[in-house]
Amino acid sequence: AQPGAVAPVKAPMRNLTWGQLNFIHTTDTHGWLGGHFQEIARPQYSGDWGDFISFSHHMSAKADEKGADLLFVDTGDRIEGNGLYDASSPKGLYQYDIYAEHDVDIMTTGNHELYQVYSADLEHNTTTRNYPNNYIASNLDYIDLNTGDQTPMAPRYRKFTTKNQKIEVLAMGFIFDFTGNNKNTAVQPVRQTIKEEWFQKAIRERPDIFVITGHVGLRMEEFGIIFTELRKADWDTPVVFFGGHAHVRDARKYDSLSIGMASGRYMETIGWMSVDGLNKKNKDEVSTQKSVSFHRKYIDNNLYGMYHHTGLNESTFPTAHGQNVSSMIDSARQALKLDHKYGCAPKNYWMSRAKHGSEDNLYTFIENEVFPGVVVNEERKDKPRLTIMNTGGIRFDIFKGPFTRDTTYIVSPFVSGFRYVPDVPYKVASNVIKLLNSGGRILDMVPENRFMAIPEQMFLSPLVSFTEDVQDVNLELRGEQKSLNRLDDEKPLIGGLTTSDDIGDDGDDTIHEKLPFHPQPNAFQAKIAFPPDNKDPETVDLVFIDFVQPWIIPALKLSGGDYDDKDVEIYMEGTFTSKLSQWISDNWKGEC
Ligand SMILES: Nc1ccn([C@@H]2O[C@H](COP(=O)(O)O)[C@@H](O)[C@H]2O)c(=O)n1
Repeated sequence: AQPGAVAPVKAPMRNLTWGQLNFIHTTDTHGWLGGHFQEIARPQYSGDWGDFISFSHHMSAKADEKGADLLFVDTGDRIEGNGLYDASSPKGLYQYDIYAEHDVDIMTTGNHELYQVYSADLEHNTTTRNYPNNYIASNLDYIDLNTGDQTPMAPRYRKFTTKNQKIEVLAMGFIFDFTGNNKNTAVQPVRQTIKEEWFQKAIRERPDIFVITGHVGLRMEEFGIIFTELRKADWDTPVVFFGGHAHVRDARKYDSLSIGMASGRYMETIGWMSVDGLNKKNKDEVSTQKSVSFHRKYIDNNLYGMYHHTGLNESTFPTAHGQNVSSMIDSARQALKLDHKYGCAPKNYWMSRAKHGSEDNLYTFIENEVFPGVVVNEERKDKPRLTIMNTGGIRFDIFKGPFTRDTTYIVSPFVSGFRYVPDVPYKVASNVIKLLNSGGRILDMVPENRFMAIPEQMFLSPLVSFTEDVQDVNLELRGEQKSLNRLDDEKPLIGGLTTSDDIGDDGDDTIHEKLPFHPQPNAFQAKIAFPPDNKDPETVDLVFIDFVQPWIIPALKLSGGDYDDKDVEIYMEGTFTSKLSQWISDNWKGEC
């Protein structure tokens, strides 16, 4: 763990089940290779990439001892979301080398690798080269902007035989039907990919197991489309899907021989999947087992759990390699001055643990405090303005205490700036936020409204429930209090991730107290420089974060405003990220 990391708390644990073929899955790590080592309220996610490397080493040795196999899978979004990636110039200066210390057997791309030309180039020049036999790009091409050449980012699929059990694996790696990628990549919609000759050939290869990985939420349609097509060609080969993107722990049953799992976000979760009863086809050592069983677990990323699952302890667990990687992270953090303090947060501000509109809600805080302080164009400062941002642009809670350079990128990693449409009739402008927050989509050619929201809410499992509308007093104490359904002499549970998936409620390796989860709107809005008499202004400047422009123009049109992209101008220089750290420096000057 990183120096000064919060110690994980002893907690009731569930054990892992091993099978012939086992997997460790990471996804949506978003640069959190240092782990959540400063998060006092949730100490159960404080392991770092070095601990994970030690853990991986011991689990591989265990697999060898058992004569079983263990494969490592990563399903993308390795970048954007933490100072370790975002604070360097250029971005990712330290990230790629630290990440590459881990051996991955099957790797795919996420949407975050593709938003910028620069990061897609790095994926092509660096990550695919770090993992030449493991990176798979079933529906993604790279475009060389100098020559115009379009080639697969990596092989479309990969077939290999495992070390111990000699199981033949056919692996693919997808990204969801993403349209926000930059000009140096091309994403092929999954419905087209399944018609490709290579795909039709691959699904007829009769391996012992298909491993379909992808930066795809399990409740999105892409895996379902792939599965249906695969089953048309092969009705009985087991299939395991590994997904991501939605930032949740989840598992889905496709049929009795198939399962999918997703393993959360931000290095909070290490996914575990074991498969047993595999029938090795056309080989001498034919297994006679007839039914396949799957076991999934969501491992909290901390040393207490890693010791538990490996049977090791503080002195026997760390490997020299793991310790070296922890030092690489520490050195990078020092070089990037990630602990540099901009100010002291006077209290906690929550994305989903508090209702929108309440004083503990982070979006409400930005609306009421930050936007009025930073959204100013000197030449138009007296003009009333509405300022709109999408909730998905804010990535993490703010905790009471130091607000550092790292916190800035953790809360707001993106390089989005402010644009505006000047002098919009108030009647038209004030309708926009209502349309952005309505269900469905504004227009057919515009992405669905929910793509503005936080990933955790974009494709909800029917099993997820929101917190009932009760008074949220002492939110920060929740999880430190005793759960009502536990016996009096038992220790209180610590607050953390609790999962209900298609398999049941026993997926989390650590038993936690459930934390509140309130639905948030797709976008939020601040009214700035409005007339003091509460009268509606005639016209306003409609200011918005550039990410939401594809929704703003159609919403204006639908509200009766005849605007198009040519009417949009830069409102002011600077990104929301830079404005946020400036506001914190100016306003949170206390000691902590
Ligand atoms: N420049 C950006 C990029 C993304 N977002 C938000 O993030 C969502 C995607 O998050 P994942 O980590 O699941 O890929 C996206 O839908 C937006 O809400 C953003 O605001 N600005």
